[in-house]
Amino acid sequence: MSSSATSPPDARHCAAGVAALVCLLVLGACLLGILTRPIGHLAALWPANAVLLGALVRFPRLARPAGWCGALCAYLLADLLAGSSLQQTLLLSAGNLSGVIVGFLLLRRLHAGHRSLRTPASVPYLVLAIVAAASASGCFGAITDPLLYGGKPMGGWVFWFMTELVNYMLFLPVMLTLPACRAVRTERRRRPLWTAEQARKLLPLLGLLVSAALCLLIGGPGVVAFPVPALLWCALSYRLFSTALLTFLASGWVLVSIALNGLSLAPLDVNSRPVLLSLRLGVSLIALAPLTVASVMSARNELLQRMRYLASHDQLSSLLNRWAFREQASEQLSLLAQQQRPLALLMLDIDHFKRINDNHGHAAGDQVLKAFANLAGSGLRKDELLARIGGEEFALLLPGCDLEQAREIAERIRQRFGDTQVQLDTQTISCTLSIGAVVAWPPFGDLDGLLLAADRMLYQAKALGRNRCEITFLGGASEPGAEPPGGPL
Ligand SMILES: Nc1nc2c(ncn2[C@@H]2O[C@H](COP(=O)(O)OP(=O)(O)OP(=O)(O)O)[C@@H](O)[C@H]2O)c(=O)[nH]1
Repeated sequence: MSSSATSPPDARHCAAGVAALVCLLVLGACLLGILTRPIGHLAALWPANAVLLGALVRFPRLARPAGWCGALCAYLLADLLAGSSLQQTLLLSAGNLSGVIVGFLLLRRLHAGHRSLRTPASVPYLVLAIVAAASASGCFGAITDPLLYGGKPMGGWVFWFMTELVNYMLFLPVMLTLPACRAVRTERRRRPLWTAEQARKLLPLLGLLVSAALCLLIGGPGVVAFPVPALLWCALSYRLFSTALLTFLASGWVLVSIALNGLSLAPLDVNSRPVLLSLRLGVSLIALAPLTVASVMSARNELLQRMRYLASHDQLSSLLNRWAFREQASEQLSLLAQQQRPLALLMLDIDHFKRINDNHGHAAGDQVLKAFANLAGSGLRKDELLARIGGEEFALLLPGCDLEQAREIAERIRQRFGDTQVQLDTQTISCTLSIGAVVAWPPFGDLDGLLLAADRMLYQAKALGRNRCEITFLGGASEPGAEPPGGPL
């Protein structure tokens, strides 16, 4: 056999890993379904198909032949373990897989935004894919029901279709909105300590628990809609995945409670198949309301975030713009004044920038601006603010920085920029930088006063020949060992 005909050992291990992972996932979901007390001949909840479909769509690396084989093995094993005959096992497994295949082929064609339910049109697309997947399983139900249980083809189709529809609608949104591991880790690091805001965020969840209590207390057919207001509140308050999960938990709880007679739905007879199917369908269709709201909220929040970024950042350098710098610097000023800490404000201006534009073209000038932004922005602390506040003029706010530190930082930036060769199309160029800086201790006065003082120092640096740094000191209380307020240092 030629070497190209054999898979490398790593690829074989990887395929075996994928098969084992999918097999375990589907087997676990099948066993869970089998545990939800069979009603008639099918379980109250059958998560396996939706979990498999969600996993294959959400993690496309699982959707390879090894993954599909793993899934098939799991279906066969689960049915055999549940005591089904070989004929039953083969038919049920084919019915399960057919829906997953159809759903996968359709969902894979959707735009990633629709697929992860982050656009207003996501839910209708999802419903169409689910209807198609459930219809495919229904076709197997039309064959299986008469063969195995003596039913009619139409009855089999309806039962399988409805059951699959409900299961996909409940489980699939959770799988499709599952956050990536990296996002979860980042969130965990950023999470602040317990705050009043976080306590307020628990209110929609509390509302959901109250609605569950009302379901138990009041009962009757209306219970299927009791959790809806609280779920809509969750959709307006929480992230998409949290809403999908809570919707799934609330709807799943109602369905399982109905199946186990834990919720009184009198005068409805929940042992009647049509009533049960209608209830299941009702619960899952109602679940679409919070999902739709959550999808729209997710699209809206993403748009707001993008607009906020565009409104506060300079497009060329990706640094803060003048407006955002003023806002954030003013906040920093108040904070530093409370903490009685100093600050340094630097105005940085590229020398003879007009000449760069004139000699090398506007695009070359843009390259120089970007190179400067990268250089000055690298290694900034979280509370330090760098902004492009004019054509070739930048501002840098350094909280907690005294005179010596400010001088050292300014000199370092000036020298590093002077040493930088900016790569243009056919040549490299170098430029110099002038810096005017002010170091201040509280009370600072307003930001404009500081900007004016730094601007004066910049003007002085330009007047004294450019490529230099001029610093002054401002402030009420004097810094230990610092020069008195006033002129340039
Ligand atoms: N390439 C480019 N040029 C810009 C941009 N914004 C402003 N400019 C140019 O920057 C130049 C600034 O020139 P001046 O204010 O005369 O300053 P200068 O030539 O650096 O002279 P000194 O500051 O006195 O050293 C002008 O020619 C503007 O057209 C930009 O986004 N890209």
